[in-house]
Amino acid sequence: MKEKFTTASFLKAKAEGRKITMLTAYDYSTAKLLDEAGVDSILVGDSLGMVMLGYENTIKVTIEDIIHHTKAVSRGVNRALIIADMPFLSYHVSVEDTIRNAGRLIKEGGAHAVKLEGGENIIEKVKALIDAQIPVCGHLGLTPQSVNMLGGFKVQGKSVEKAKKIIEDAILLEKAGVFAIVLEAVPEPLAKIITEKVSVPTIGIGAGRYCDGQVLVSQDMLGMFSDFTPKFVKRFRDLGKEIREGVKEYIKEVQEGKFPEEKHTFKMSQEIIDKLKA
Ligand SMILES: Nc1nc(=O)c2c([nH]1)NC[C@@H]1CN(c3ccc(C(=O)N[C@@H](CCC(=O)O)C(=O)O)cc3)CN21
Ligand SMILES: CC(C)C(=O)C(=O)O
Ligand SMILES: [Mg+2]
Repeated sequence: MKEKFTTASFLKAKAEGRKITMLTAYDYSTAKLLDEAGVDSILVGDSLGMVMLGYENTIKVTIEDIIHHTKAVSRGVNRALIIADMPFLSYHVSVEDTIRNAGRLIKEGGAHAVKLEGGENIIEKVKALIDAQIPVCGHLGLTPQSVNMLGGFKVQGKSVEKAKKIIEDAILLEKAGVFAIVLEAVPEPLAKIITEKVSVPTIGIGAGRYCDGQVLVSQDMLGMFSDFTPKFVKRFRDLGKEIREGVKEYIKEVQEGKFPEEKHTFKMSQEIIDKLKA
């Protein structure tokens, strides 16, 4: 068995110039496949609101939703570090609330760490979590839980002021002691500056080539989700097509009486059959 990937492994990977790989999973079977394939970290993202539950955005996702899916994921994982997203309003009300909610993701869900969206605005909560011995991953740039303030899922940090703010937030998170920072949908040069400036690894999604690691939503990169496809997604497989074709074949074979075959059936002795018929 390969050694477990820990929060210390994140920092070590950056120091040694090895790229960190992260993907999302929301269920046992998928998490097991990703872990077996060797991904370093699995994110139980609040993107499950879109991908698993069919919502338009992540706003309605609850702490119960994330706990439910994190429990399933943690049963399937052996090596990867499991990060659970704290959903909207689970860390905005108070420090007490934040620690209790994060604690549930760790104790009930089985996550190793939590991820929160924001910088200066939530820094007090980030510090309190780390004081409570809960590892924290930051998330800057496009923070989807702010969709109603941002007015949509748009690239962030394009002006000098906005870019500076993101750099400052990254430094605040680093000082607070996060073990990694997700950078979502920011210009590649900004992500490069941040990656060179902070000692903690940056994990990019739509943040270009110079981040210390990359993350994508698994269903996006495997072609299983198509309600929207951000520019930063690369389709490594088209499993959506595979699934549709497989299901069509099943329908056809059942309708035509080709499935099931004898090898898919269970036998019974002739003596019992005769008694049943009598
Ligand atoms: N399936 C899925 N994949 C994701 O990457 C993802 C989620 N869900 N849910 C939560 C957030 C939302 N995300 C999104 C959603 C849409 C775009 C998008 O359409 N972006 C436009 C750019 C728009 C602009 O800047 O003007 C694009 O063309 O990429 C980006 C990120 C990323 N996250
Ligand atoms: C896209 C990643 C970074 C995320 O936060 C999620 O999947 O919810
Ligand atoms: Mg998220």
